[in-house]
Amino acid sequence: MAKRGMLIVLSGPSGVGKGTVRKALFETGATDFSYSISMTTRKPREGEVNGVDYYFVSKEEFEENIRNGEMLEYAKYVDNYYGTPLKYVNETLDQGKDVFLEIEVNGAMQVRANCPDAVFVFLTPPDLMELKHRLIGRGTDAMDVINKRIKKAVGEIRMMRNYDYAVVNDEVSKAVERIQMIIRSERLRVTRVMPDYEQMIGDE
Ligand SMILES: Nc1nc2c(ncn2[C@@H]2O[C@H](COP(=O)(O)OP(=O)(O)O)[C@@H](O)[C@H]2O)c(=O)[nH]1
Ligand SMILES: Nc1ncnc2c1ncn2[C@@H]1O[C@H](COP(=O)(O)OP(=O)(O)O)[C@@H](O)[C@H]1O
Repeated sequence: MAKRGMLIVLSGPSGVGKGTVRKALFETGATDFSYSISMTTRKPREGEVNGVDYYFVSKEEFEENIRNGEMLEYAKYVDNYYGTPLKYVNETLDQGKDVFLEIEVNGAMQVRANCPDAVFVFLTPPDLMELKHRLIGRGTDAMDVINKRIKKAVGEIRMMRNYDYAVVNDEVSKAVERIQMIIRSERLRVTRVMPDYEQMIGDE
């Protein structure tokens, strides 16, 4: 059986640049992570595509998925549900491929409880003013939504202590390099490579 893949979880406040950094990371071609597309009840923003950015569903559909045990984790964030479909993650990890989740902090803590050997990375802004500038600059949210997201950001940054790594997103290319460094070093963990050696040396 193939060795199970590695699960990487990236969180960080809204507007810090998670999507930007994740896309840049995937574009380097140096990683062969599979991105788990989340499900949400949020309405698509301009340019967002169903099945690419998110699976956009109704509240009823989302709640049915929860009831049927089909979510690895889920959370309510600024009036909408967001969650990770379990099947894709399990099947991909079982094939020995690594999976990348980009999710908020409450969901990440559910993953931490269920998948203890996942790697948890928190993307931080250089400061809160810069975070607000990025949310305004992105131009996708109304000012009241931006203010709700900033308010939430403070509590989210406090949750950083529950993560394995903190990466500052000052410059996108630097943040990408830092994440690549984390991934390279995580691949060398003894607990990850031990199954290979167990095959080599056999059971005692
Ligand atoms: N728990 C959880 N959070 C998610 C998931 N997908 C996205 N999120 C988070 O939900 C929050 C809001 O996402 P979104 O509305 O796309 O805003 P954005 O992050 O500002 O682009 C962000 O912190 C996302 O990382 C998911 O599957 N589960
Ligand atoms: N390192 C950075 N420096 C300046 N602007 C950035 C940086 N990273 C992201 N941005 C910009 O900040 C805004 C929010 O980024 P986005 O990736 O949508 O954040 P998130 O997915 O965390 O909500 C976007 O307009 C993006 O272009």
